[in-house]
Amino acid sequence: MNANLNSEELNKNVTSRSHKKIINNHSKLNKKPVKEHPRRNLNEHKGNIKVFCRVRPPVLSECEDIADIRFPPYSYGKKISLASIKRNYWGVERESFKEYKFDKVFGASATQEEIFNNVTPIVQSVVDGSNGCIFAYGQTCSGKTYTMQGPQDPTIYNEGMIPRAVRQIFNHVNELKSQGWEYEIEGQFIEIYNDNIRDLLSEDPSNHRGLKFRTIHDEQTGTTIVNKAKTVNLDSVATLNWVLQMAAKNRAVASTKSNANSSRSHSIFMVRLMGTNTITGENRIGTLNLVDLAGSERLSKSGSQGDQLQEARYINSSLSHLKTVIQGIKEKSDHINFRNSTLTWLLKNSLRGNAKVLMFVHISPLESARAETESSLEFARLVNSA
Ligand SMILES: Nc1ncnc2c1ncn2[C@@H]1O[C@H](COP(=O)(O)OP(=O)(O)OP(=O)(O)O)[C@@H](O)[C@H]1O
Repeated sequence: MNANLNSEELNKNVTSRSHKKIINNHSKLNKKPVKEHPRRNLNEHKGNIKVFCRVRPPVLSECEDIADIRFPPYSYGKKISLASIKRNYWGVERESFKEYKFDKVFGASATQEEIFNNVTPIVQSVVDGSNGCIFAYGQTCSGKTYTMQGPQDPTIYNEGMIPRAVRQIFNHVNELKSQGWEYEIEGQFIEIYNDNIRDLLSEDPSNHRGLKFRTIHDEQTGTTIVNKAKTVNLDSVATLNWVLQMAAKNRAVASTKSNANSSRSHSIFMVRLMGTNTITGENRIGTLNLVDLAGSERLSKSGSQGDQLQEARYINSSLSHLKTVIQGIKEKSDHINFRNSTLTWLLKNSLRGNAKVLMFVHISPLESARAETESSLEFARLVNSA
């Protein structure tokens, strides 16, 4: 990973034409004072990090063991309670509850549309010139990919947050045309596997050997680019569909005990928007990062060995760095070490300052997943309460 570069250095390092274009746009912008969007200042001192919890319904195969589908007994509004049976000193069993409070809790019946309706303000603010980051966190098989991308063969009803977010951006950008706004929208889709970046849009990922992907930050505009990773001009729904299919094909998966299609990498879809108002000359630059984190499996449960043990260690360490960084941001700490992991370094500009951050903690409905559920809720509680 390299340090921050100025625009001239950026140009030297940038290879693709669209990357050059974005950097040149930034250089032009740097000469003109960027007009702060009023919403930026308004939100500066409000809590910009929110945590939502989503409980997934049982899938068909899990319904065979109905006794296992016990959790969650109580989830409502902003609270979720984990019930457990405890034996007191005299051996008498009593039910006790552990309660967790988040900004919102979605039960198993929540639809994809309902979930998306709660993230539209972040998407909107990116079009208005802020950075935003939405994370899907949880143990393997808890529904992270379902939330972000939808099921394997999605319909218009159950498609995930990524296609919905990009379509909202398209619609909003279209509406703004009448006010003189012209936008360029581009995307990169990468994954972080064992702390290394891979390009999910590459036609031939086996060619990655020897390619050194680097994260390049432009501090003045708050933009981050992954050098050498393919950049797509997001100009139509057809391009978006191609991006999603390509990324799904390339994403590293390995089977674990918990989930035969478990993702062992963090995937990040970065959507960058550059808007110019042809009437007022105003500029807006914003990035939306949609992050599907790798499963937060405990090493003992996942039955990991060899390479998979190594993967699990990288996953746990990057998640732990993410938690530390978010805590630092919430506590307004003077020194936050974003460089400790590739994940936090890449997302630096979309986590701090007036960027809006939302974490969805995902919960399985299975009693047998209770320990993982508790550990996910504890992680989310720490992120929420920092
Ligand atoms: N809200 C939901 N409604 C219906 N089915 C769901 C929902 N959430 C998840 N599922 C289903 O549960 C299964 C596991 O979900 P998913 O693959 O999204 O988990 P994951 O957390 O991304 O797992 P991993 O980290 O191992 O990749 C899938 O079959 C998915 O279709």
